[in-house]
Amino acid sequence: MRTLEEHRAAVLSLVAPLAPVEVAVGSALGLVLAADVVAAVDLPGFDNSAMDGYAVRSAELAGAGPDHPVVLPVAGDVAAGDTTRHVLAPGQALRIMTGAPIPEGADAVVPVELTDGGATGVALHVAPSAGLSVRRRGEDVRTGDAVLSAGTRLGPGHLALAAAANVPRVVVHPRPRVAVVSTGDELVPPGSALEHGQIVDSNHVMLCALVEAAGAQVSGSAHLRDDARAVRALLDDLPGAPDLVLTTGGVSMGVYDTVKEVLAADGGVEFAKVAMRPGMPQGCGVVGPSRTPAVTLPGNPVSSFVSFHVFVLPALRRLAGLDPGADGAFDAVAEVAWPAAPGKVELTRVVERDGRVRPSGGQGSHVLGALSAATALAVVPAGVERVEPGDRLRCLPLLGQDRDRGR
Ligand SMILES: Nc1nc2c(c(=O)[nH]1)N[C@H]1C(S)=C(S)[C@@H](COP(=O)(O)OP(=O)(O)OC[C@H]3O[C@@H](n4cnc5c(N)ncnc54)[C@H](O)[C@@H]3O)O[C@H]1N2
Ligand code: MOO
Repeated sequence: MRTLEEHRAAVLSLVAPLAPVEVAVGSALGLVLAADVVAAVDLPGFDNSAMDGYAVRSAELAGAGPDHPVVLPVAGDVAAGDTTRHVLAPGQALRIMTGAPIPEGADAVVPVELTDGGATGVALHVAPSAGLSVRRRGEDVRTGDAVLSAGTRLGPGHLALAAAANVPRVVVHPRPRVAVVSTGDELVPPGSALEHGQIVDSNHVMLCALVEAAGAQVSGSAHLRDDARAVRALLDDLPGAPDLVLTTGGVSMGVYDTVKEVLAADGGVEFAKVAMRPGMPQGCGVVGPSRTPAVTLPGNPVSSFVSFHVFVLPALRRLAGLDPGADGAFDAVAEVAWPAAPGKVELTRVVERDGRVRPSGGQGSHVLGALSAATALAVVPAGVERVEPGDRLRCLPLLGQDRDRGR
C-alpha cells in the first residue's frame, strides 16, 4: 500500500503552475500574482484634505481659540475632483472638501465643526498646527514601489491597492480549469423520481462546489454510465479543455469499475491502495491524447470529499501558483476518545471549537450528515489505533466549512 504522502507526491508531480496571463485588475480576485505589481503613481497622488473644512495658512490662525476666533474671508470652494490649481492668497480661507487638492499656499485644514461654517466669511475657532488634516502626496506609496509581490493571492484589499496605484492589468496565473466526471449507473440528477436502487449524483454537486471553493473553475462536467465506450469517448473529448480531470467512482474492485478498467488500459493512470481511511482506492496520471493530468477519486461520497482535500486541493494550489503545502493546517486537542484504522491514516471528520475537536458524527464513508456538520479533518497518524482525550492532532480546515461556523 502507498502512504498518503507518496500518493500526494504522485499527484503533485503531474502539475506545474499555469503559464501567466495578463488580466484586468477587476477580474483578478482570488488569482495569484506571477509578477510584482509596481505603482504607476504616488498615493496619495497630491496633497489633499482629510476633512471637509477650510484650507488656511496655519500661521495666520496663531492665537485662535474657542472664545476668540480668527475671522477670514472665504475666497471660494475647492471640491474633490476640481482640477483647477487653486492658490490661497494671504489673509483668506478656501472652503475645501475631503479629498480635494490642497491649494497652493495653504498648509492646514480646519474641520468645519471647529468653525461657524460661513460661506463668504468664516470664524475659525482653533489654531491648527501646520499639516493638520492634510494627506501628503506619496505618504502611502511612491511611484515605482513594488506594492504587491509575486505569489500573493489577490484579495479585495490587494485589488484596491493595485487599482489605486493606477495599474489596470496584472500578471497572474490563470484560474485552474477542472473537468468533473461522475460515473455510475445508479446515479440520477437531484430532483429525479428515484427508482429502486437509484441515488442522486451528489458527488457531482459536491466536487463542482469544492472546485469553486478552492478558487478554481469547473471547465465542464459529465455523468457517465458504467460503460467502457462512454469513458473512452470522454477521454477523446474532455469537457472544456481542462487543466485537470477529476473522476469519481469506479476505481475499486467491482466488476463494473469501468474508470479503472479503461484508464489502466489507456496506460496513463496508475491505481493504488493508499493507507488512509476513508479514501483507500485512488488513482492518478494523465488521460487522453492531450495527456491531461487526472485524479480518480473513489465513489463513496465521504471518501471523495476527503480525497479532494488531501490530494486535489494541493494540486489546484500548485496549478494556481500557490505553495501546495500551505494548507492552513492547525493543531487541536481531542475532546473525547475515538477509534482509528490500524496501519492507516484516519481522517476523522470533526467539529473544532476553541482548539478542541470531536467527531462530527458517524464516520462511515457514506455518512453525509456528519460530513456536512464537520469543520475540519483530524489527521490521526497510521500508528495510532485509538485517539485519547487530550491527544494533540494536526487538523485540516474544510473548504467552505471552516472553523468559525456557528459561533
Ligand atoms: N471488494 C472490495 N470492495 C470495495 C473496496 C475494496 O477494497 N474491495 N473498497 C471500498 C472502498 S474503501 C471504497 S472507497 C469504494 C470505492 O469504490 P468506487 O470508487 O469503485 O466507487 P463505486 O463502487 O462506483 O461507488 C461506491 C459507493 O459510492 C456511491 N457513489 C458513487 N458515485 C457517486 C456519486 N457520484 N454520488 C453519490 N454517491 C456515489 C455508490 O453508489 C456506492 O455506494 O469501494 C469499496 N468497495
Ligand atoms: O477507502 Mo473507502 O474510502 O473507506 O470507503
